[in-house]
Amino acid sequence: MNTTAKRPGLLARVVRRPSGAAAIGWLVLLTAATAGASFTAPRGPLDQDLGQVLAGPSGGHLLGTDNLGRDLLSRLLFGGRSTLLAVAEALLVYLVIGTVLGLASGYLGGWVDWLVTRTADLMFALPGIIIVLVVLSVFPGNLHAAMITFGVLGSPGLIRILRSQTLGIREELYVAAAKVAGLTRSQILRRHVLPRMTSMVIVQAALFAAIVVTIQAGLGFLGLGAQPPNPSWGGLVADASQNIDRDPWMLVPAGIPLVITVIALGLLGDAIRDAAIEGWSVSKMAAPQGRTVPAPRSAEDTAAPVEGGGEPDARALLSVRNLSVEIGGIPVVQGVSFDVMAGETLGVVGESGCGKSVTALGVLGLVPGGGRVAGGQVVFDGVDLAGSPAELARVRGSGIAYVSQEPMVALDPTFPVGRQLAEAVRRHSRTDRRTTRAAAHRRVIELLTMVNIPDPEAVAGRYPHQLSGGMAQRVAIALALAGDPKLLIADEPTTALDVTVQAEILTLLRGLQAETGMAVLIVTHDWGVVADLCHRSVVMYAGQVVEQADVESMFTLPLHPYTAGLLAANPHLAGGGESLPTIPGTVPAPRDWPQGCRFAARCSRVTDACAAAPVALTRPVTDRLTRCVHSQQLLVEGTPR
Ligand SMILES: Nc1ncnc2c1ncn2[C@@H]1O[C@H](COP(=O)(O)OP(=O)(O)OP(=O)(O)O)[C@@H](O)[C@H]1O
Repeated sequence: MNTTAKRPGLLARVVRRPSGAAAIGWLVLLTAATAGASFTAPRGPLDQDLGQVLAGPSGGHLLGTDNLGRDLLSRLLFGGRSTLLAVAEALLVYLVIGTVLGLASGYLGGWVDWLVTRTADLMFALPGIIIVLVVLSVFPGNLHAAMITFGVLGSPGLIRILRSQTLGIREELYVAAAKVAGLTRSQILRRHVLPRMTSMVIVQAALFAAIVVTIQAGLGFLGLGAQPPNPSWGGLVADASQNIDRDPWMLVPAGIPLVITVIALGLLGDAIRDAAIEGWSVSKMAAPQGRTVPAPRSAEDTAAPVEGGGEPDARALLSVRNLSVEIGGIPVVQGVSFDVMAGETLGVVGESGCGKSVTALGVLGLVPGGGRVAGGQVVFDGVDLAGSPAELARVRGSGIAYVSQEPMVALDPTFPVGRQLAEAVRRHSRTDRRTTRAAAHRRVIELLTMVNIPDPEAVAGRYPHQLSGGMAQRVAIALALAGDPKLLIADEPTTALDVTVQAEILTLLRGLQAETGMAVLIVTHDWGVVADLCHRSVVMYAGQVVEQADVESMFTLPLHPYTAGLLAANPHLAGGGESLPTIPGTVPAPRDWPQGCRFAARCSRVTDACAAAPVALTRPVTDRLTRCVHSQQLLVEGTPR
């Protein structure tokens, strides 16, 4: 279901809460009154009215006077200036250090993370107030130095929070999508990571400001802040405490604004947190899944790779050779080789956990779970991308684009989709680097029209959560097309969609391929998708390629028992009334891979030879590869499925 209602902004949601409105009201009033004290204060802060010493509130002195007959309201307003300045200085330092180091530590990881977290841990161990007092003894009366020091000492709290948030956000698919779209690290951090944390940063800033107000007042109370006779809130409290026997009232104007300000900052933090939670809770995910029943189509004959690598095929658009990927030091994909020709669609098939997605992401150098490409070549358009961050950055988005199975999480929830598309358009605009806003918008509408979005103008203004699953996937595809890629990698692009939408998306992909001539590498566990879209297919099992052939041959005569088992278990191809056969057992986890054939434990043809040693890929017939010791027998038997 689409919702067109506009989500109110964070400020509107905060102000809607009584506590938020009251806190903001007080803080705005206080800031305006103290910043403009020269106009708002009835008298000068040092003006004495010796006839009105320690007087209570009156028409002449709304909040009374102190022991020298000075107007308390005026001293309060002028004294508030130093409090405001102190909060601003400490906050600025706190925010700059906390945000930059928190983001860098979480996003970059490695030695940067190590260094930042160790330094933050060390700073946490330092007694902050003692350090501030030491600074004040070195720079007597210099409140600026004290507040900057306090900002530095407070920043590890923010660093830790932002680091842990960034660690989570960097694994989000929309961040991977932004990388694929070719955005640089700083662009991703600025546009996709930081906005997600804005509310959290504001909450922390409000709470830190409350602490700064009390610390600054404490310093003033001790006579370490503004030098008498200049007013400060802490100084006013000190004066009041000295005269408490003679005029207890003085404590009220001296202390109450301080208390209200600290409470207001706390309430503001709470209101922002609640408003942010409310904002996030309106997003929803895509609809449930289903299947489509397409008809098989003929396959195109293309060159096949060879076991162990061999030379990449010069005619191929993408030549993957001997690709190995490790996650947490454990190999999850081993020795994978295949080619994708220009304009061709290659399907990568297999059960869950066989390494299809990791292979696809490995091509883009985006291995999940902190893993890495441990070996092999990924030659795209004649250039080896493996191990070359610069080349990967160059081709992502404009050479190779990526569409994931969860369109909703591939799109940044904090921006309207049109803005995300425009950003990608501007990023990839080759002819005119300074693509104007209007030109980018025209291209956005063109892209949305290409993916058959009705009313593209309206859709461009919507947030991802306002789109249905199918619409969001179309937008994700439009985003991928923004850079005119030569190869589109689509990882289960229809899995999260319902059955009619799946068919629409498949039709769209086929149409776009015919229109643009791009090659497609599609990851799927659905033979229907393979039959409907693909020219050739690679079957993966337990991190290896076990069979590779053109789709028609594979459907007619699978040359690996795993392929045969998968095809037999395919609900689309089963005869009516037959019970669907299943493959017994499950895919072994990477750490449990046996030394011999990895499918042996589930295979009906297993013999001693299967478990004896690793099984190599062989080519029993031209342009077909299989990793089975019984492949010749399967061929001779020639029993079509
Ligand atoms: N983020 C991760 N952290 C740790 N291990 C992972 C991670 N992602 C994948 N793996 C492991 O890598 C192996 C291959 O996973 P992959 O997601 O590529 O399988 P798949 O065939 O694409 O399955 P699916 O269809 O479920 O996505 C699996 O053993 C999986 O446990």
